[in-house]
Amino acid sequence: MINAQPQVLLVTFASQGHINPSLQFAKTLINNGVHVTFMTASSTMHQFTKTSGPQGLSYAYFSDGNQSVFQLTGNINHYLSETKRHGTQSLREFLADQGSRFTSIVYCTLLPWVATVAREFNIPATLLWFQPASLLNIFYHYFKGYEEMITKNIDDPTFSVKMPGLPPLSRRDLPSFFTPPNPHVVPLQTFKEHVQVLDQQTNPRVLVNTFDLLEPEAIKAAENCYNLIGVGPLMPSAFSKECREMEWLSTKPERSVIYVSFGSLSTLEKSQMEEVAKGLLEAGRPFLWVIRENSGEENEALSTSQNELEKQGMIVAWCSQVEVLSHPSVGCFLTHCGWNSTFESLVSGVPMVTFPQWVDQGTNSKLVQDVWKTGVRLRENGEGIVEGCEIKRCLEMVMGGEEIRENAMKWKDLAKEAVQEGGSSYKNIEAFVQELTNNPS
Ligand SMILES: O=c1ccn([C@@H]2O[C@H](COP(=O)(O)OP(=O)(O)O[C@H]3O[C@H](CO)[C@@H](O)[C@H](O)[C@H]3O)[C@@H](O)[C@H]2O)c(=O)[nH]1
Repeated sequence: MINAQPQVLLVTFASQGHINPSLQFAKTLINNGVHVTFMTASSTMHQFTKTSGPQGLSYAYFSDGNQSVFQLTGNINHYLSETKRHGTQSLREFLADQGSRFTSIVYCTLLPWVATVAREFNIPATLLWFQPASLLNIFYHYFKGYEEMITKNIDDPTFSVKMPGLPPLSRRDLPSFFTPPNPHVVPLQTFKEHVQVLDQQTNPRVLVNTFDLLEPEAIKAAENCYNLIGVGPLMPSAFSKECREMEWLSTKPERSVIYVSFGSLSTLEKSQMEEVAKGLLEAGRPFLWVIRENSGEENEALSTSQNELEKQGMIVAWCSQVEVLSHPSVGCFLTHCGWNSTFESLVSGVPMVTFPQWVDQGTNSKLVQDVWKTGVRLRENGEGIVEGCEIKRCLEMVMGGEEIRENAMKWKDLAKEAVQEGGSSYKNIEAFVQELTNNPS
């Protein structure tokens, strides 16, 4: 008997750090014979419909009330609640019309309400989690007993908490919303809802952008509550494209360049930008620095050192990061430690200097420095600024660190193995698809 082709609705949050890995996951499902309908917020969706996707992929959108996450002026709380309000309504309408064809819904981080709507239509829903497995453990334990203890002790500078499957975590290693006042407060409520929605499932299964050997303790420790399935690394393979920065990188010696980027959302204060510039100039090495053109403030911050910076390095508004990281001239990544950037760096074997800003980035930094040992974390001064001399110190430590480099190469090889035929993530995805094929709607 020939089974009908499984149809998956993949619903993702409309930011770069979520769209990239979910498109990659879509590609993997399609390669396994699944048809994927890729759904994200209407304000972003027009960027996809201009080009036709590969066979097996179609697009849909939910309304986010015409806001754009890329033009946020700080109030992400409002963005998330409006997205939930409009999105719930428009997903209901979409499923009332087309829901019967879907075997399964895969919904991503920050969209727990999708699972609630899926339940109304009796469609099985699986979470695809875009932060390390460790973070899901932290949120689980926070909402299941640790909240009071953490809140009570968080202001004690010597405070550290030990949760199952995780190294001891100090204040700065915990998710940023546990440590108010933090200027970047994504509602903790959204993560609470994730845990609540998973509570409604028996033996909930979560697909995670990690791989088994990268976080064995965290995956094992979650066994009592969640079945965490490593399906990563989910990232585009480097593609060949002639562009200015790649040509520039090719003129530099092997492992000589510092790559600097703070992801697709966060921006640094003017004074902090100046310190980064100072640190790079003092380090005296070539650098490629991504400064997004979304506020104009950044350029102003750099105007005094612009000429000097351009003599030593290159500043771009955006680049193909995966391709840059796999270039042999790149020796180190000064990163905000968003999970995609962290994972892309690990997969490329590039050591890191970490400069976490919000959400999961402090914990990711902790894992990079103390568990995977592929980088060092910058320290702030008493006023919360990371000074140029600290940046220089850490860059030198990482650029010259033999042990860090060896560790980075080890993780690069293990990540490659995970997605190759027979590797852990390869097999986990195959098993997931097999289940869809056996249970078509
Ligand atoms: O010039 C650039 C800069 C970035 N990127 C890509 O943009 C993505 C950025 O993602 P990430 O590193 O995860 O950072 P954010 O955009 O800040 O991601 C948000 O979402 C992540 C996943 O949930 C969280 O881990 C982060 O903390 C959160 O800020 C990566 O794939 C990069 O390769 C480029 O392609 N070119």
